[in-house]
Amino acid sequence: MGIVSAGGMVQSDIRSATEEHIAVFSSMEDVAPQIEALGERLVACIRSGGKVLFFGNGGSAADSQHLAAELVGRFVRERRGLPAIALTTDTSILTAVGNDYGFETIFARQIEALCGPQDIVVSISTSGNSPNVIAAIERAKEIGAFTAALTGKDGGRVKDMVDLCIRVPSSVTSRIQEAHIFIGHVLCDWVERSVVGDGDVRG
Ligand SMILES: O=C(CO)[C@@H](O)[C@H](O)[C@H](O)[C@H](O)COP(=O)(O)O
Ligand SMILES: [Zn+2]
Repeated sequence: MGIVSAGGMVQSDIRSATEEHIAVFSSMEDVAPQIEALGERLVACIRSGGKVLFFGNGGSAADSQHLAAELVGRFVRERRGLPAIALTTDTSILTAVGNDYGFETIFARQIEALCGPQDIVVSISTSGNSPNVIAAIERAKEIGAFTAALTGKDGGRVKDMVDLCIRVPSSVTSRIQEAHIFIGHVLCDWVERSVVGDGDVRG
């Protein structure tokens, strides 16, 4: 029996969470071709004047904001700001659109307003089944934007909707999210490296 912490978790629980995490990360090479494909797409999009739109719910909303900030601000290299936006941050838009048209529309409406055919949308959903995420992908497809998804579990409905799906091979939401932010960081590194090369690393 391990030491009981304030939250009631025992050391064996921490060990099994760690083992789960390592197992997921050990299988990450299986999705390397898709990560590479999305990296190349993002670079081509930004080079040709497009932008990246991220969205998702809960932890994936946090990931969206985190990744947009890496591109607009800095990942590790000094360079110009890169065009990215998270559709999860403007509480006036989220509450007005959610209140007036329904929660399912909170991302789709912003896609309609902000996304063009030259852009890439990156949807983040562990289940791949969140209705507001699905509605936004549908809208982005109508507009003609390139659609990508970070998912987990069985990939959900979004798996067969998007142009490029990166499915983390786990059924545990938290483990999937840990892999999503890792993939996001790899992509930011990829894009930044392509924009400025290897020099002038600050972070
Ligand atoms: O972070 C977590 C759980 O780790 C939660 O906030 C989680 O993101 C929320 O339950 C989301 O609504 C789940 O949505 P999705 O990943 O299935 O699209
Ligand atoms: Zn979480």
